[in-house]
Amino acid sequence: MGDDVETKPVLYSYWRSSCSWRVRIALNLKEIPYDIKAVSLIKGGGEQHCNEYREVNPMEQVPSLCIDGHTLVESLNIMHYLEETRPNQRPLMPQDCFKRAKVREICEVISSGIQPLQNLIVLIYVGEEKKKEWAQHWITRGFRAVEKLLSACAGKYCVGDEITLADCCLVPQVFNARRFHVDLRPFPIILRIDRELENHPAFRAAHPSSQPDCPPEVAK
Ligand SMILES: O=C(O)/C=C\C(=O)CC(=O)CC(=O)O
Repeated sequence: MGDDVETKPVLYSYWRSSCSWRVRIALNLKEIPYDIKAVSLIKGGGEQHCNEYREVNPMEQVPSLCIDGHTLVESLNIMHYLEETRPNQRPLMPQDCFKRAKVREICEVISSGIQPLQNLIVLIYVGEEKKKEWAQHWITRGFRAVEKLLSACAGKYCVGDEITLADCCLVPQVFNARRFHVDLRPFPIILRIDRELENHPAFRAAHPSSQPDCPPEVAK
């Protein structure tokens, strides 16, 4: 193994970014030690837009992960890379092809169908006055689909009784739903799975309030 492989991975992360949080959970579950380089999405209009970071991530978003001598962007891509390169370190995808498809389905609904519609860049464009209603609308619409899908595939967790990448996506999205005061009562399965995972050590350590860049007045 070369030096690159032995270097500790670096995650460019923002404490409250749900996409960074997904990857933090996956790294923690797989017990991959990593350092965090905090990128403030709000300081000075957003450090993600500076020239230096654009070289790391041309989408000017977090997360990005430097690992195994490579730099990777896009949270789901990163999580699949971790899974493919470290399949035996706490697998986060089921063996069964159909179950794998169900995991990807839930990941996709959240990562393409919900989160991008309520991320910072879109809410700034929508404007202060409309942003809460906008976020509530799209999260509620997406959660209706997630709840329906889960009614067919959930066990203890999103797909069966093992934690998968779908759970890594769900928990941060529930946090965002609460942040925008979405009424979660119509989604009992989502709430049950979120409760199931809230005290899991890998999920707790990845929580925004446990991050080095979490403002002290918010940190637990
Ligand atoms: O207000 C802030 O602190 C800035 C950014 C975020 O929380 C993260 C997002 O834009 C949305 C998301 O993670 O889904």
